[in-house]
Parts: sequence; structure tokens; C-alpha cells
Amino acid sequence: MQACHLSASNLACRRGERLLFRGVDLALEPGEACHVAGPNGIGKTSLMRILAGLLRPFSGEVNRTGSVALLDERPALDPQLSLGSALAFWADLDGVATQERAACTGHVGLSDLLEVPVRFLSTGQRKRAALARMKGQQAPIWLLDEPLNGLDTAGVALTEIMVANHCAAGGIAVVASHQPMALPMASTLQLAEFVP
Ligand SMILES: Nc1ncnc2c1ncn2[C@@H]1O[C@H](COP(=O)(O)OP(=O)(O)OP(=O)(O)O)[C@@H](O)[C@H]1O
Repeated sequence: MQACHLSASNLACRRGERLLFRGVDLALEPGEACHVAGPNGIGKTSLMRILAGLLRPFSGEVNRTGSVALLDERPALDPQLSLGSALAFWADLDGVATQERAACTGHVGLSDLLEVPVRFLSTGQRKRAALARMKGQQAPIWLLDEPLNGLDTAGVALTEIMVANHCAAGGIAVVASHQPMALPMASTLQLAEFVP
């Protein structure tokens, strides 16, 4: 696992004309996880995108050491390709070894679906594919935005174990989830609405 660190200080986020939140601080070291909580529309996805470097904060700053894997509602798998080819596209970019590719798809229970076009996969199967891709990225910082959406009970348990193992191996995880999720030793960041 690469060395990693993720911190944010005094973050504020503005979307359109609205200030969603402000004064958000975060500091995570290897092995640590954080559960981001808050009602619909408070800005959890926006925060995850700021932490990933995809959205500029209105104020404040983010410091990252180590590469980032972001899992959100868009699996970024070509719907026209077979699952195996779509995952191979990313695995080639990420330099994932052949054996490791098979291990990732096996881990999420998709080994039998590699020939199936991505567009035919169910919601939960797509989420499992996104988890396989994230595992293959070997990034020390995992950002998971509603990772449990669409997953069955076994899929939820699998995700909890994946995150726990990732942190136990020295990774960092930030998880935004409305559903209860077992995250051992995770801190909670409760986003609060900005009131002028
Ligand atoms: N590109 C955008 N331009 C303007 N407003 C936006 C944009 N993207 C999101 N918003 C608004 O920002 C607010 C926060 O959205 P965000 O998706 O971050 O919330 P969330 O906490 O993840 O919500 P949920 O729990 O429903 O997933 C919402 O009111 C949303 O409409």
C-alpha cells in the first residue's frame, strides 16, 4: 500500500447560488475511515467530489498523499462492452496483473458474467463491477458515495469487509451512506446545512 494521507480544512461548498456547507474539517491517516452523514441534498456527493479533486471548494483546501479511487453511482463501464472487456479497459490503464484481475471479479462474485454486456447487468451487478474496478485500482484512498445502493445483503457484507480490509492494510476510506454500514473504528462527519 502506498503512503497515504487525506485532510481538508475549513471547506465550504457552493452549488449554484447556494452555500451548502462550510467549516468542514477532516484528517485521515492510514487505517482510518470516516462516515459522512447528512440528509438528502446537504452536499455529501459534492464533498466527495471535492475530496477527489473533481470539484473546486468555494473555500478551504484539501491535501492528499496517495492516489484516489472514487466509487459513485456512475460505474464508468462502457455499456456496449462485455463486463470482462469493460473491466479490462481500466485494468490495462491501472496496470493490474492478470491474476489480480480474476481475483477482483471473483471477489465480488462476477466471474460467471464476464461475457455479458454491461448494459444487461442489474443494478447490484453493476455496483459489484464498480467495486471490482475500485479494488483493482490499488489506490490507498477510497471515496465511496452510497456504495450500498442496489446491493443485496451479501453485497452489503462484502462491501463492509472490503472497506475494513482496505483500512486494515493501511488504506483510508471515506464513505457517504444513508444505509447503516459497519465501519470499524470509523469517525462520523455530520454535514450540517449552512444557515446564514
Ligand atoms: N451542478 C450543480 N449545480 C447546481 N446545484 C447542484 C449541482 N449539483 C448538485 N447541486 C445541488 O447541490 C445540493 C447538494 O447535492 P449533493 O448531490 O452533493 O447532495 P447529497 O447530500 O449527496 O444528496 P443525496 O443524499 O440526495 O444523495 C443539491 O441541492 C443539488 O441540487
